Amino acid sequence: MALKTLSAKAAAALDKELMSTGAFSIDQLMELAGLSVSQAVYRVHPVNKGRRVLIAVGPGNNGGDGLVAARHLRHYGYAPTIYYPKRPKNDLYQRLTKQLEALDIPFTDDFPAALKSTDHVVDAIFGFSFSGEVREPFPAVIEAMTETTVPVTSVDAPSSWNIEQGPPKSGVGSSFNPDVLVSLTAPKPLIKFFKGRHFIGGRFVTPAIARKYDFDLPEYEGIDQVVEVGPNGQKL
Ligand SMILES: NC(=O)C1=CN([C@@H]2O[C@H](COP(=O)(O)OP(=O)(O)OC[C@H]3O[C@@H](n4cnc5c(N)ncnc54)[C@H](O)[C@@H]3O)[C@@H](O)[C@H]2O)[C@@H](O)CC1
Ligand SMILES: [K+]
Repeated sequence: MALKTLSAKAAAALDKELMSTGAFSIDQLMELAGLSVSQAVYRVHPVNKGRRVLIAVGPGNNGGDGLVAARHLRHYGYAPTIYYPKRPKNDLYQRLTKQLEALDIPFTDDFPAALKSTDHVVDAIFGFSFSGEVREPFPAVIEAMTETTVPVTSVDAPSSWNIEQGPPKSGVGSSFNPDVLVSLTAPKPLIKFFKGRHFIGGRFVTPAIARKYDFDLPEYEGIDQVVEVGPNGQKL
């Protein structure tokens, strides 16, 4: 049985609700989302398979998840490098960036060059608020992630894919198929087009909220922050 999906609009409403009636702060949600991503990376690419992880960070909260994941991965023994070309002035992102600098995590301006010497990539460029065609400077980054043989883990959505319609019909992103996807809270409709290993993360949703938004809570085991499901969200 496939897990129910959450449209972009519903995902944004749920996010808002967690922070209003749910009484969560964005920092808390992002910390748990990024922790989930770090655990998925650890599952598919344990540190003994190669320590180098290149993290592509976008301008919104999807990027924030990537910054949090980088910090956790560093503490697990990985050697992350961050590509973060569009940095909003927002205090939260500045603090997350400072936390990485305090761990001596390097930042790079040249994504294609950094891709040549990494063992794994995390795509934290765009999530459920992405729409339209990919704007600069990200087209070259999406192209590089499309062409590389290095495994790519996408956070919440393969960046450049429409949340409902999946990959664009042509141009940038049309052939992008990441190896791993970590859907946060619930899969989005785009998973119909996804073929790799699929995890659900974001272990902060209450049963009442899941009922309201009409999706099933994944069955997390023990202390895990992710559950692996089928590519289209079916239970394994
Ligand atoms: N409740 C949840 O599910 C949670 C979600 N979080 C994350 O937050 C994400 C959503 O974050 P946001 O709403 O900040 O948005 P996103 O991070 O999805 O992207 C928005 C940013 O991308 C830019 N953008 C949009 N379309 C573009 C285009 N065509 N070309 C270039 N730039 C473009 C926007 O200007 C904006 O800066 C989720 O996907 C998830 O990763 C977590 O951080 C916290 C909890
Ligand atoms: K992404």
